Amino acid sequence: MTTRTPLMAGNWKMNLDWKQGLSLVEDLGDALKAFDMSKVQVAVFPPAVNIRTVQTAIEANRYPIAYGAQDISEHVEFGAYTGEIAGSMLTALGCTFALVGHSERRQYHGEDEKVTNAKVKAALEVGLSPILCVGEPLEVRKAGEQVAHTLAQVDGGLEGLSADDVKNVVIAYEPVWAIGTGEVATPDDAQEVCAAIRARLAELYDESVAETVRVLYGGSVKSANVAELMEKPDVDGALVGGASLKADEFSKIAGYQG
Ligand SMILES: O=C[C@H](O)COP(=O)(O)O
Repeated sequence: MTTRTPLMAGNWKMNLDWKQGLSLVEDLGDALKAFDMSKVQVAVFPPAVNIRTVQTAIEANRYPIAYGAQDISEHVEFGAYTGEIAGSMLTALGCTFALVGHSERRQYHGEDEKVTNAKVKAALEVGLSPILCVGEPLEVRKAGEQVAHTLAQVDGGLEGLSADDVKNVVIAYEPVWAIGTGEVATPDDAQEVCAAIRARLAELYDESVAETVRVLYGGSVKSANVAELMEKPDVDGALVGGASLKADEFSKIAGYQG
């Protein structure tokens, strides 16, 4: 368990049209009423076209739910970048966060450290907290290289940032082999890499940065396994995919109190 405010983040990925998204956020807001939400931050990450609807529902009902985008353009200024969404468009919608470098972006869109670094900077420039996603594929895990692989992604994603900037970054450790597979990392696996990330932050910056930055675990998190993961000292929350699409299940994860 941690003294940092846990963050339970629900990444809807490319699921739910705006009407379905509206139902989910309303159901989630209602389900969260059963829990004490004063010690945890909950956030949802709808597809970009649903953000306005989610914003309206959250504001109208005063749900204790933050929200963000699943991606952000590396370009800060408006311009001829077809299909891109600028960070300032997201802050205009009340977003708090933007995911950066999710493994699905890395895999299907070829995002490398240069791109993730530019996106992290673009988010910070407009006051969004980037959630930098890192983690190893199965072959790297089998070779026992998960820490080195993940730290290289951390180094690349944070390159050129000041200590003050990094305090506004969240890092999500998501071993690729555990995403959407039902194969959750053991709490010790999660702790090993999350602790290594924190140690790297202390090396790159200082102890106060390392103690401030939240490090999440993601990969087949459910209400049945969140408690044992959250018991680990360097796990500050969860980035949840499939289980965030069910209000009842995600509310139990989000409302988890240790
Ligand atoms: O962004 C969330 C992660 O990719 C985890 O997805 P999952 O909970 O469906 O395994």
